[in-house]
Amino acid sequence: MGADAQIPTIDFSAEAASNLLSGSDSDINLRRQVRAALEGGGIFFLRCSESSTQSLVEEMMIGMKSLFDLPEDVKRRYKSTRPYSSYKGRESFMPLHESLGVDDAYLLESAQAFARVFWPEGNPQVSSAMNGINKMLFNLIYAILKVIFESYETGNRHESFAEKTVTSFRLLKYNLPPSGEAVGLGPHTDKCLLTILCQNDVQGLEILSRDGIWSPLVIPQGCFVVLIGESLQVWSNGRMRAARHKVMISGDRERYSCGLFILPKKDVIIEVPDELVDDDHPLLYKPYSFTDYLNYFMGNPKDDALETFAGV
Ligand SMILES: O=C(O)CCC(=O)C(=O)O
Ligand SMILES: [Fe+2]
Repeated sequence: MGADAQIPTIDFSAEAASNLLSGSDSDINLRRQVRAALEGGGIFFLRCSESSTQSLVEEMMIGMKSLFDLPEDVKRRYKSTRPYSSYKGRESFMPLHESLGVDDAYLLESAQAFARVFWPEGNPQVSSAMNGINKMLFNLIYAILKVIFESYETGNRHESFAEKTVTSFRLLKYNLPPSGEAVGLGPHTDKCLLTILCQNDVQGLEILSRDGIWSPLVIPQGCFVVLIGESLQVWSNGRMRAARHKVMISGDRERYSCGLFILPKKDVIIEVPDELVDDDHPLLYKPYSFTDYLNYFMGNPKDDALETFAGV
């Protein structure tokens, strides 16, 4: 295990996000910072110090505890047609990990329908915590997506691209290992375009540097973690790189985390725009359907799946 990773921190706010989404252009300095971070390690901390933002995270952590405290058979009722989203818990290959995912929970009806699976009469506390945090994360992450497109001067593509996406909100709990340190979630790169994560104050996320060293992250209070996924790695013709990460668990307190993933809609074609191919950046990836790649990956869950499937 290496030293703590040095991750750039970028200041942002819910207000800045909503200004960007209602049409203002991003500041050149913000564009540079986001792009440098994502072309560097593929990750940054997004610092949002507004108290309203932090309250939404705290409410969600309380909601997650009440959900994951439910009996196993109740949690197993939750099934989703989206890959990796049905309830998973205490699988033999990942015994500490529990997770599930829900689509478009920034819509109140989706959050309420989700809560009714576990509490048939509804659970307004959980559904409103989930809806509140989803609206906030949705604004932050789509604003960052806009900044990315603007930083490559492909800003006008942002709107048409954003329409081709859905959001999946994942809720995760890591139970305690019997002793010492153990893997909570194995090494992987996210397949999506972009991920934003938050957690309770139990650390555990680790990142693999380009020179092959795993380092634990110390996520500062009031910060979200933003990670680039493989779909934007491809779109950027390899300029941005999806960072491999994992979760290690130790100590005596359980870790809860949740995150919003921007995913291409079913059958959307991921391809490198012409303006991102030049003599210095020859085309690295063939166009492909996101659904086909996910199906391929589920049958071949290897580290080099993206290169094998889509590499030129
Ligand atoms: O729990 C975390 O902080 C990381 C979760 C994660 O990497 C994932 O769900 O893809
Ligand atoms: Fe991940």
